[in-house]
Amino acid sequence: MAVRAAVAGASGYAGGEVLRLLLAHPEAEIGALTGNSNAGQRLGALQPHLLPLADRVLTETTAEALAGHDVVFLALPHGQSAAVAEQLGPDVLVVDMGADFRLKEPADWERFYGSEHAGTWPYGLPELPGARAALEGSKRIAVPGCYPTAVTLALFPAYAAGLAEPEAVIVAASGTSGAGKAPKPHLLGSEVMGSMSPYGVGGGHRHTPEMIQNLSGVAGESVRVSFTPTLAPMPRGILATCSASAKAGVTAESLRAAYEKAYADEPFVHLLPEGRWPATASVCGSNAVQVQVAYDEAVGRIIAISAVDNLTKGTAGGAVQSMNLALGLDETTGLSTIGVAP
Ligand SMILES: NC(=O)C1=CN([C@@H]2O[C@H](COP(=O)(O)OP(=O)(O)OC[C@H]3O[C@@H](n4cnc5c(N)ncnc54)[C@H](OP(=O)(O)O)[C@@H]3O)[C@@H](O)[C@H]2O)C=CC1
Ligand SMILES: CC(=O)N[C@@H](CCC(=O)OP(=O)(O)O)C(=O)O
Repeated sequence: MAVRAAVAGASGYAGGEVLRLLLAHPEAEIGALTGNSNAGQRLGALQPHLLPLADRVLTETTAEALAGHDVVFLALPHGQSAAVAEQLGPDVLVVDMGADFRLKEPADWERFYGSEHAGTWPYGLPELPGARAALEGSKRIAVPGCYPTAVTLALFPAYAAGLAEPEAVIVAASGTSGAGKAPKPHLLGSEVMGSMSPYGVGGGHRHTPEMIQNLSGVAGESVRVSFTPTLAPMPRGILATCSASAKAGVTAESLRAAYEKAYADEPFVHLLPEGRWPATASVCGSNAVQVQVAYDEAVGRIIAISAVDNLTKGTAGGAVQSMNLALGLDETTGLSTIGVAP
């Protein structure tokens, strides 16, 4: 089965990562590659690590350029996907790596993104209860944000098992590629190297409603989320440290059992052996997620930690995993759980 795939936003980080994964995917054939300010450039000048595609030239992102493919990946800035997607036919699989179709509540979208809500598509986090059924055969997929991927996988087993009180406190560190390739002063090497800094503090980060949506969906009650992202001096990776008060009667054993049950059959989520802790280097370049959980008895809190590569499982790997499900392929096709370390 040859799957002809186009990538819009091929000059960016997310577009580059999905191309890296598609090059290793046995069923994928790479079709149109489009950009915006870089249209007309050779991919080799923009993504030199993608050697087999070095001589391909980016075209403008138009419906004509993206026509005639089985799958179109949209790796565009927020708010740009909807206009492109509506010009693509109902039979083409559209995988949006931006935020446009992730949220269910229009009011959440308007508050955090400041424009009109475009709609809601099946959510590309297969591990979330009920998600696989919605993805199978779907022609539209909304790939989660990178922080919501890490946080949801760290915490949802505790909420699904009814073990956590509905208020989660999260501090997550991200590598700088999470901010995209467009130049920004706070991403200058001299600002980032040798330093860590918080941003979006006090409930302002746009991933907060996505985390609330995911955790409330499995908890069966409204979960409040306090989320503080931090920028870490590394190109890739997210380490999410999440905590919530434990409900009465929770023990270290019942907590561990809930996570073992949630992840027993998951091909990409690795619940680490007790006493070992997630590290971003272990999942670099891989679609694997490391998770660990502990019960801090002194304060009655659940501490759940996850590590993902923001560009792989956090974006492009999650996109390919969801594409596989939508097309009826084995979910793991073309995706590696082998990291690059040190
Ligand atoms: N980086 C990450 O870790 C993650 C990113 N994402 C999402 O993926 C999407 C892309 O992010 P990322 O790759 O990091 O960003 P980049 O800034 O690295 O890339 C953006 C891409 O979009 C193109 N582009 C810019 N403006 C327009 C426009 N007006 N119309 C069409 N194309 C445009 C750019 O083309 P050109 O270079 O030619 O101007 C480039 O190819 C975003 O929605 C982001 O939220 C999701 C999860 C994680
Ligand atoms: C380090 C950094 O800046 N990270 C980005 C998250 C990028 C991402 O995954 O999310 P979207 O797909 O929603 O853009 C941020 O905090 O805005």
